[in-house]
Amino acid sequence: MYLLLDIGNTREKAALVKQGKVTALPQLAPENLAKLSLKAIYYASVASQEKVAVIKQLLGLEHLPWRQVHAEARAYGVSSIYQQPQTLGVDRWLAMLGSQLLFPASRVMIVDAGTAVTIDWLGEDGQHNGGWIIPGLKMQQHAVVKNTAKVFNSEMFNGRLEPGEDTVTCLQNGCLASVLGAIRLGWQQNPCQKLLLTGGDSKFLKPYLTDLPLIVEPLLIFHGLSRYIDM
Ligand SMILES: Nc1ncnc2c1ncn2[C@@H]1O[C@H](COP(=O)(O)OP(=O)(O)O)[C@@H](O)[C@H]1O
Ligand SMILES: CC(C)(COP(=O)(O)O)[C@@H](O)C(=O)NCCC(=O)O
Ligand SMILES: [K+]
Repeated sequence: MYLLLDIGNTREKAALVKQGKVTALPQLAPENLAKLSLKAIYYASVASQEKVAVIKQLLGLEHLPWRQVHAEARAYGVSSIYQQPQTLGVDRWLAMLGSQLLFPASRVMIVDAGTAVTIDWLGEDGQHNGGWIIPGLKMQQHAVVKNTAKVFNSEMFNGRLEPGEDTVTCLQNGCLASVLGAIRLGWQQNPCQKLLLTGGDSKFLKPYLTDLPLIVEPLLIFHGLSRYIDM
């Protein structure tokens, strides 16, 4: 069995791979991991090296091989459009590999709604056709609160698309509209066979995208990461 880690800017996500099958591991606790017969850890990180070092130490798995995966120019049927492929976020790279694995020969628009929202287009030939990086739902709200005197927010996110009638609903609804607006503009400019949605904020976006050929795939990055097993 293998442990997969996706270390993002907000939090780290984990999955297990057993006989080629990828399953989510919601609780990333040392006491749970100790019971598993792990062969190696495959990980991808867009966070700082310090954060990675802390995680490595916390998990108590230092006796096992740790294999870090990086974005590449070309692998597993996907070709990066970046002139400097290693500067593409590895989470974006792996989401494209995951898409290529799950939906081969499909033109897809991939939305990863995390700390930042990323949108990437992948051609049916596996060519990355570029993308967008947008401040995420939480980051947008934080940015407004931080840079103004009178805008405040509540802990609970309850964004909807109707016009707000108080500060919190104006802020939350506006930020939701901004992310959904970008997704819809992206789709309008470059419609695809499928819209793949992943990332921690997927649940807030999903209800507003049901008219599109939407597939929510929480494990998309892990499917991409799983391709590197035994690399
Ligand atoms: N348990 C959680 N902890 C933190 N954020 C969460 C959690 N569950 C959902 N979220 C939401 O997910 C977003 C982060 O998405 P995620 O895909 O984990 O980001 P990243 O890959 O950048 O770390 C946050 O903005 C938050 O709204
Ligand atoms: C854009 C990102 C910050 C998204 O990361 P996340 O919000 O999922 O933590 C990450 O993919 C990244 O650091 N990318 C490097 C720059 C690039 O992709 O061009
Ligand atoms: K991510």
